[in-house]
Amino acid sequence: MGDIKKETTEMVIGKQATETVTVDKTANEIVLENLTTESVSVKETMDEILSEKKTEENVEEGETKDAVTVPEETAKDAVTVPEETAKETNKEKKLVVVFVLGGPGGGKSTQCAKIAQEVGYTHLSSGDLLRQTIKSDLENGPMIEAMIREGKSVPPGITMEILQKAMVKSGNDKFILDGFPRDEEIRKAFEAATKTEPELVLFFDCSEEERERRILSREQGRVDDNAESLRKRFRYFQEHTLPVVEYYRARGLVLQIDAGRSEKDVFETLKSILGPSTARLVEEEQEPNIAEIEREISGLRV
Ligand SMILES: Nc1ncnc2c1ncn2[C@@H]1O[C@H](COP(=O)(O)OP(=O)(O)OP(=O)(O)O)[C@@H](O)[C@H]1O
Ligand SMILES: O=c1ccn([C@@H]2O[C@H](COP(=O)(O)O)[C@@H](O)[C@H]2O)c(=O)[nH]1
Repeated sequence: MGDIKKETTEMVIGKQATETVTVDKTANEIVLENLTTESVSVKETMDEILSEKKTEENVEEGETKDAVTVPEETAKDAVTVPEETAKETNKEKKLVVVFVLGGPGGGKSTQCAKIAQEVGYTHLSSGDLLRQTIKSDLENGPMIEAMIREGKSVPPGITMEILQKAMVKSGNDKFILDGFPRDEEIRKAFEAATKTEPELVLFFDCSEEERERRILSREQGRVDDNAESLRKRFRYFQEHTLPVVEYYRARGLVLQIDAGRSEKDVFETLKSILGPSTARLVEEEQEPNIAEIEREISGLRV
């Protein structure tokens, strides 16, 4: 993507037009500003990780060191990659991410799991990955559990490593990242490590009362689904996650979803946003046209 395309439109998704959200879309190859990884130990780039995956795959497929040894005289030819193939390889590696943010209990995971399947993205929830890590990582598990119970953020270095490993393991290059990035520190760490800005940021807008009702009737045995943890999580969302939404809103990347509606209605809206037309635009490496998306979903407004 070369030139930055800019398009502004007023839109509200799935809600009567009492509020408007200004969508100001820019190309995703934006110079990243003020990035710092000083406090975070993460892999340098996603490419570095993807090439690690390639090595792992070769080993998994049973290739031995001998099997890949190339005689010295043919080695030069063997590693020559035709220009077109090189371009294809780079293209394959293009990472596409959609962030899904919103207050606890707004229905992000419910929707992300369904829509990801529909559009061929891999759905990863950093919260779910951390909960799985509690069981598998004897060293960090107790600390992660304590942070979750308190509604605090697990150190970004740990979360980034877990997330990046899951991304590589998926073998996909298109991701819906649910509940991520939950604060400015990890947003900067992610962008620095992957050199990627999200294609879109979906913001699930739902009242606190409705979210509390949903969480207190969610029966998944989570250590943080209780009144005391809830207060802390709601406050963390207000103080640390909303600034991330505002950061991306200022960059024209946020689409706001009325998540207070039924599961079915929210899903219909998501299909309109991430369905075939958006997938086509991503395939063609074009900017998603926010005006076009708005036209497609206009019939869905309540
Ligand atoms: N549109 C909806 N209407 C009513 N209940 C819903 C809706 N969407 C999800 N739920 C229910 O609300 C609860 C919370 O949903 P979900 O876990 O998807 O939220 P979340 O935003 O991922 O929460 P968290 O950020 O706490 O992980 C679940 O029990 C889910 O079944
Ligand atoms: O990137 C992340 C995501 C989550 N956490 C911690 O996990 C809980 C639960 O997260 P959900 O997104 O609601 O599943 C969250 O309150 C944090 O304590 C995190 O640290 N970093």
